[in-house]
Amino acid sequence: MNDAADRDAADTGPIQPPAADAQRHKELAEELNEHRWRYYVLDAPTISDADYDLGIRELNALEEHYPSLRTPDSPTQQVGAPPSATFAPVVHLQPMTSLDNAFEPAELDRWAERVVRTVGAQAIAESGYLCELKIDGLALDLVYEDGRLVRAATRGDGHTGEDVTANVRTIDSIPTRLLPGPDGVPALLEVRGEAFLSLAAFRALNESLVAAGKPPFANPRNSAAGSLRQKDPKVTASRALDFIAHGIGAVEGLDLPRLSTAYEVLERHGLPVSAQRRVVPDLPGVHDYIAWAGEHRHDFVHEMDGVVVKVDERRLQDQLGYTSRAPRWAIAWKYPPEEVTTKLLDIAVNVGRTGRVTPYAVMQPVVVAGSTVANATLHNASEVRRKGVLIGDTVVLRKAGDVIPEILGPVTDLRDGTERAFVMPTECPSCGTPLAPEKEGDADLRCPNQRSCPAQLRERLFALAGRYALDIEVLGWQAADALLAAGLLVDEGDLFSLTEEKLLRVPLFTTKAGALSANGHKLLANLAEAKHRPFARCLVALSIRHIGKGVAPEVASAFPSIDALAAASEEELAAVEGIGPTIAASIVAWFGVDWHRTIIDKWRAAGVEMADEPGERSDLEQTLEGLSIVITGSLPGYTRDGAAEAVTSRGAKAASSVSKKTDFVVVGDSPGSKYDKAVALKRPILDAEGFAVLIERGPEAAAEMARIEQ
Ligand SMILES: NC(=O)c1ccc[n+]([C@@H]2O[C@H](COP(=O)([O-])OP(=O)(O)OC[C@H]3O[C@@H](n4cnc5c(N)ncnc54)[C@H](O)[C@@H]3O)[C@@H](O)[C@H]2O)c1
Ligand SMILES: [Zn+2]
Repeated sequence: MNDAADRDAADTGPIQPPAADAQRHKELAEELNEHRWRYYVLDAPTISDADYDLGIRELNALEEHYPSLRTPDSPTQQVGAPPSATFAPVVHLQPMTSLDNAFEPAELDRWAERVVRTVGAQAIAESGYLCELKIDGLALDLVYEDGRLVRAATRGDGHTGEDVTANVRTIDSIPTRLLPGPDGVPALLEVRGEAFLSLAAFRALNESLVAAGKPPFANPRNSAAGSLRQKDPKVTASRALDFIAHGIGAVEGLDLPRLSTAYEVLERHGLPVSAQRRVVPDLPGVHDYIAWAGEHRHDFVHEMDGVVVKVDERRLQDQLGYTSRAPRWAIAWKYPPEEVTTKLLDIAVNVGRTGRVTPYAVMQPVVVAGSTVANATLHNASEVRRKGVLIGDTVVLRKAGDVIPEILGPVTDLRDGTERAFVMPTECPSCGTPLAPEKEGDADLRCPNQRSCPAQLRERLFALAGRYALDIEVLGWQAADALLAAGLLVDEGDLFSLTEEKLLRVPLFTTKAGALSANGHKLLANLAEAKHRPFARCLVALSIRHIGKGVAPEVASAFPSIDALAAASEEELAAVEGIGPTIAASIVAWFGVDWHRTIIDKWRAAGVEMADEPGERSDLEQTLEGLSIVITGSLPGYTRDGAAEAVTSRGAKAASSVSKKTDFVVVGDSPGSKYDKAVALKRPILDAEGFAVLIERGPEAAAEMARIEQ
């Protein structure tokens, strides 16, 4: 159908949609109605809100094009669903509506333009916009007569809700009697708000449901709805439901000119309101609030899926009025979805560097919070059981911003009986060795073949080649796999005895003509260089538990060679500042393993230095010799390691904790608890500028810039 035909038709009466569009509309409407019923009545949706919203958008687009499709029973025109027969019906004193949504800044701006057009710029400037968090729970209507809670109802279809008074009486934060204000209590007060479960309470509830053999809820919203809409109020009472008021309906005996001040009145009467509400003067203020709330999206006790923007003055609200399903004086800004559903194709296991075997989900790739996700860790076998997921399930996947993706639980209503439970393997998938917990009672299983298990060795090789260890550029995952597949390494001890002849047995390192490839040459060159790295880096390369790039320089400065370190007793090690008993024990245990010592022997034979020669450590003048310096926070122009290296290369020790012996505490941006300790112990503190002086002109000049905080 072309546009010209469209316009012609518009002149002659309502456009009749082509059969294909009408059919699509009908099917989509039926499908969405089914989802509404699952969501609002059963509290058990089978698609994500994001997918539902997409469907509604498509339906809306069709109806905009062909208004004759927009009948009152279309899902786009409905609020919620009729009350379920489990509860007595309650007709609301005033209708409870839904909210229109904005997913793009332009949609929000269009809404505001319309508001201004209707009531005038001056009126809006005087009113301002009330911004609130959009709490992801379910709407509740509370009616107080002469200060007593006489009825509580769900939204239902907006006109008739479900009587849940007995259940609501079990929610601690909802007063059954209002606190009297200076004028006593109002004759009538209808309060709207959101009942919700915190994310923590949601997880705890799901765990207990799974433990009791019952299906878990898909998300906190459904768990709140499911907990409230119970036949037996005792069940509701056992759930940690909370409530925040976000609106008012019928009122007698109170003058409430603004919604923002109405909240203050509610608060004085003992009703919980949100501390995050804010009145902003104009639209830029609204955008600022949205940005702020987006940044703090995960810092609130409840889930929130957006921001609700309301015209604050109630007089203007009345002037703007309502559509069939939502107020014109409010709009909901929705953030991109962080929860989606996808198929759990398999649960595989991964063997880590220390042999820990972790199950992880293999999923149908899906976009969530801006990135495509196909895998998510499941931690261990008991975690898989706790989540109640089966292979083949449709699962709810959550990825909150930068946070690691997590499976929340299964959509049990979509099971068809072909799903199967995950069985933790009893043998290492990489080397076939029987798995065992390290200690009795550990939830994790490990592969005990630490030395030669290809999975573990591959992880160690990768770590060893890292930037903070031996820095062997060519040795990535692919190269490590190729070397292991060729059987060239029993363990990392064999790394430095790789020769051209040996590498010619690895397809990855040979050319078609059978010569050593450029990469092969580079690997040999990298290895030759790596033999002369500072001892601290060798230490990181050995994969000794607890010895990472942070503590290795301290260990190396106290014991500057592998022989000195091997000879040190646990007591001697523990006595060194910054090492402590755990690290000391870990070092001694490492040297106690035969094949670890063999690594050292093999490396030594191949010419790996594993020692810092005194004086040879640095060409720089040792201006900071003997000082102990703690660096906390980030310093402009330096990486964390770079700052430490700037002091160690000049002879100082970069200590990890502040003590009375600390000479300087260098404090950069966002310092940690070390700063507090420096203050408590009255140690000299240097800022970034002072640090520059310390490096360039030495400790005496820096001392003049240091401050000691009282
Ligand atoms: N997954 C599914 O199958 C399915 C089916 C139907 C609906 N849904 C989802 O339900 C939502 C639509 O439901 P809706 O009609 O309840 O609309 P809505 O959730 O988008 O907005 C209206 C509701 O927001 C709540 N709210 C929270 N904080 C508020 C505040 N500060 N001020 C005012 N109101 C606040 C109110 O309870 C109000 O009823 C959509 O997100 C949709 O995806 C999902
Ligand atoms: Zn193994």
